[in-house]
Amino acid sequence: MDVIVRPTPTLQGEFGALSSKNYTTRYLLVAALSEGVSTIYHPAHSEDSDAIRRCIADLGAVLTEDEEKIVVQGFGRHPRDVKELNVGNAGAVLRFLMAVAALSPEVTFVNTYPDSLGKRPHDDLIQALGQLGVEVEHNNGRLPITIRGGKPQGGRITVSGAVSSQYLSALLFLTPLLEEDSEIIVLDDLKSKVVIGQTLEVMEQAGITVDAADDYMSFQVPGRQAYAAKSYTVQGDYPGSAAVLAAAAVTKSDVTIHRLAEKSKQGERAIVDVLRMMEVPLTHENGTVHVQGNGILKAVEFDGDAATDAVLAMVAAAVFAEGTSRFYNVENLRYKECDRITDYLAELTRAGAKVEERRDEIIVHGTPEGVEGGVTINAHYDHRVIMALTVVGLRARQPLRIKDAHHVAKSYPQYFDHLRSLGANVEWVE
Ligand SMILES: O=C(O)C1=C[C@@H](OP(=O)(O)O)[C@@H](O)[C@H](O)C1
Ligand SMILES: C=C(OP(=O)(O)O)C(=O)O
Repeated sequence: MDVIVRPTPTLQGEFGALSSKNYTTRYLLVAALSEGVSTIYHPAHSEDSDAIRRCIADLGAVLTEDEEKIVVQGFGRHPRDVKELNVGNAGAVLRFLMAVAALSPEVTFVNTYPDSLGKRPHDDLIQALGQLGVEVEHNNGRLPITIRGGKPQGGRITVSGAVSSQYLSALLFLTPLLEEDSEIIVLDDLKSKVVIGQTLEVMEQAGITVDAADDYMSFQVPGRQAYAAKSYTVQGDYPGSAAVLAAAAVTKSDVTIHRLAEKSKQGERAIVDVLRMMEVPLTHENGTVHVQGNGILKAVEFDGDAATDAVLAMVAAAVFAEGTSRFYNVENLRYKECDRITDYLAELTRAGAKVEERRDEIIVHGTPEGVEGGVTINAHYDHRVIMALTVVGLRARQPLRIKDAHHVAKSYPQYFDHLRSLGANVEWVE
């Protein structure tokens, strides 16, 4: 399915933010790793959350759901012996479950998105799992991947954080269940460092002890721990909401999104600060963001690694700013659902934006007068490209057609419904 985005000068309305993708993944995971019954209120409903639900059920968790919650009977440190798992296009789910699979005799992760997740690297995690005594068969660091585990050992584990924080999160989730204590040392850099704060927060809520260095470059994890069964409530999602807030910022708007906690550990809450730096009129109080856009934005410079999954939305806003914006320290955007620098900038250019790429930077020469539009956009299987190009389309002179926009459902299936409820001129077409 494609979407046609037509010029939309004004947006108005309010709704509650979708539920956080990252917290939904983590709560479902720690619930599965517990031996008791946990309850997760307001989980996200999306392709990625379906993927983890399906896989933990395959591994032996029992899930029951109603409108507001999921109840999970976990499998603890004894996942069921399953031959194959299909994580769809969900990177975090794959990496976390590769670690869980170390507790199983043999699991193969299949490759159902050869042009998206199938291209993403997992070498650093594969290397670290090898140090635990786990045998991993792989296709040059990519899917399909077979993990032969059984009895992984703890001890000293090194892992590179230069490509993704998800490898480290995966090891953090696994190591408390091992017989021995572990010491995890992060080599090179640690990208998306703030996301590790979400991992540690959820582990602590599940009763797990981890001694983390302040810079998150080393961890002491006592072994023989058990995840407690608990009740969890999923907070609102900043990365998805960032696109709606960017849409409000580039139009004349009166848009309110509830359920966005000021004190969240989601780095993407920086969308609020970045829009403020761009001089967009907004307030953020009591978990509610209220944007009263006037269509005027100023350029910014921003370290994108602090808000990885909101950078594309920030860039879309910067397309209409006065002056040149620079988003730096963003190289790991290249290892996502697509290459979010080269592929994204190619689509922005096609839409008429003036952008430049560096190895680890995105430069945007703002065009407050708008962009031409009138072209068909390739979504590159990437929900965040789809959301961001929609923002650009609202202020293009001619409509944008976004091909295969249904991939938005990876994280935010109701994105176009939410935008339409604000008055956006967006339409699904075959
Ligand atoms: O741990 C997680 O849930 C995630 C970590 C981040 O990935 P990287 O660490 O690869 O940047 C983020 O982009 C992704 O959407 C979710
Ligand atoms: C990169 C993302 O997800 P994942 O790595 O979990 O596929 C994302 O949600 O933007």
